[in-house]
Amino acid sequence: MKVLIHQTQTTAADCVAGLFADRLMQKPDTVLGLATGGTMEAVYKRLIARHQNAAVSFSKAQSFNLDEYVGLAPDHPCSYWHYMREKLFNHVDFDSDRTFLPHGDAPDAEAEAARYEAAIVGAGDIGLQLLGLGANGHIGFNEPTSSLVSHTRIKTLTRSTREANARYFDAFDDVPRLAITMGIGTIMRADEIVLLAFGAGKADVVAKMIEGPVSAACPASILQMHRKVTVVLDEAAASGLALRAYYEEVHPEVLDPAI
Ligand SMILES: N[C@@H]1[C@@H](O)[C@H](O)[C@@H](COP(=O)(O)O)O[C@@H]1O
Repeated sequence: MKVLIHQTQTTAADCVAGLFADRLMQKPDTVLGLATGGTMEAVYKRLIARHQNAAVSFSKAQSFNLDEYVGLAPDHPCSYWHYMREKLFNHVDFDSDRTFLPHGDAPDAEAEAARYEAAIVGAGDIGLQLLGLGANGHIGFNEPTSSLVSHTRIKTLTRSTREANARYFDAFDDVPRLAITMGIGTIMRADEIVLLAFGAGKADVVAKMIEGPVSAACPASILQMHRKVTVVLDEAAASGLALRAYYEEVHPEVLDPAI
């Protein structure tokens, strides 16, 4: 696991956008695994800027998002479909037939989860997977105690996750109780994974993920078992790491100043 500690959220998000741009340059038809959440907004802003500078194109790529709330149709303003259109898809050159999320309003959510898993397998699995980190250690919506080899399925959201995401809804009771999420096994099949976490609120869980035991109690800790993971942090998110002297400190002056 490569751990990069940036002085600021800006340079951390730039770094992640740069990893995506590099991958798309090398392999324009990469299958991207995409994530939602507040942290990712900074990455998508920078990818849009790079696209506007003709520094990255998504025209040959395809994407699969990690998750979607059960019960929310793609046009619901709190759906992850809506988030992705607003934050990324409407602003770059993805082929709209090649950007996928689970359908939260499918009549049979279990069948939809199985269909989504099969679609990911059919695409040859994820080439580069972007991940955020839940304050309870979840990746996607794989809440603590999730099977570490799970496939795409329905998960019940914990109260703490629903509280954390309530800011996007009118009221806490509007936050769905269930989600369709790629499984941990699905995520672990990705060729390469980049996880981004910001802020002191994530410091404890970042330390558990990187330095704690591999355990379903902190689903993100399974990333210790993946052969190619880069964890990108700002100073605050890195502040709980006991071994932080061993991790790479990244200074803005070494970043590409061109973009
Ligand atoms: N399902 C998403 C996760 O994929 C994301 O990692 C998490 C963190 O969100 P934030 O970046 O807002 O802290 O939010 C949601 O729960």
